[in-house]
Amino acid sequence: MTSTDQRIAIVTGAARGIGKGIAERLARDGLAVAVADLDAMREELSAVARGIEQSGGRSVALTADVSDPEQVNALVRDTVREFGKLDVFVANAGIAAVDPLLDMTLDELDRLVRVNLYGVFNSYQAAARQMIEQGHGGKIIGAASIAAHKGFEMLGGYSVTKWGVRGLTQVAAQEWARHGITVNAYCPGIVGTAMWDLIDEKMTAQTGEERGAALKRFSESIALGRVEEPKDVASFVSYLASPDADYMTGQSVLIDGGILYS
Ligand SMILES: NC(=O)C1=CN([C@@H]2O[C@H](COP(=O)(O)OP(=O)(O)OC[C@H]3O[C@@H](n4cnc5c(N)ncnc54)[C@H](O)[C@@H]3O)[C@@H](O)[C@H]2O)C=CC1
Ligand SMILES: CC(=O)C(C)=O
Repeated sequence: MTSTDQRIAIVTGAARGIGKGIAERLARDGLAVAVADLDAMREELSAVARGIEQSGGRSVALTADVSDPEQVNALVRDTVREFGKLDVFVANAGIAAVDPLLDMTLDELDRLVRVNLYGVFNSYQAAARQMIEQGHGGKIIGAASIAAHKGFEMLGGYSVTKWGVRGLTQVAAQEWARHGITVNAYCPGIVGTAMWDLIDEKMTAQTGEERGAALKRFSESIALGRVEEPKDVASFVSYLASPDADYMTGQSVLIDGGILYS
């Protein structure tokens, strides 16, 4: 493959967890990958890029806060400067919060919306503008969740944002189809990352259960009988980013080991 044939991806929230898994998988699939995360995660992020390079891939680490459109535009600009174009954008960055609705403040809701919903909007828009300018289509992929299909107690604010990602994904798919761009989202279930460490800590603090009890309770609803791993999500994103998914757009697909059925 010449470097002009090589497809180029951006993955946000790639310093750890699901985003790291996706970046590493896309690199193994042969894509050059710009990995992005908050400046506070610079060290972990650089280690991900270094790991990809040491395995024979091409990667660059770029910091960006996805809630700021200027930083997301700069992320796309810097990726194109480094690798020449953009083919795949995975808007993976996200945060969680655990609050019963009666205790939730507008500040907390605002924080979630800024990262999980505006962050995906900023990413979709910056990616689409670049892909439309290039004129050869592309694949835009967003992080939703089982919480985009069903509300879970104490995850109300989070669920609002993920439900929003589903709506955005349907509209973007319709508006950008004529440019050859597909837009889909992945909806993981219970993935064993730092995000679930936080959810378990906050939920058990609310319920008075022992640490680990919330994760155990949620995990018991998984038909396949084990907590999801980042690589389970990454395999599906690999498909969404590939030409095999050319005829699929506007979908927010459950990849949860059998928790919800639609
Ligand atoms: N862990 C789970 O069970 C599930 C996770 N998801 C979604 O998958 C995505 C990844 O989740 P995890 O890897 O589990 O979380 P994580 O907390 O392990 O990693 C998230 C990454 O996003 C980064 N990030 C946070 N805010 C950011 C911002 N404003 N700008 C740029 N980067 C930012 C963090 O620094 C971190 O590296 C999220 O969108 C999450 O909502 C969806 C369903 C289940
Ligand atoms: C983190 C997440 O999306 C759930 C529902 O656990």
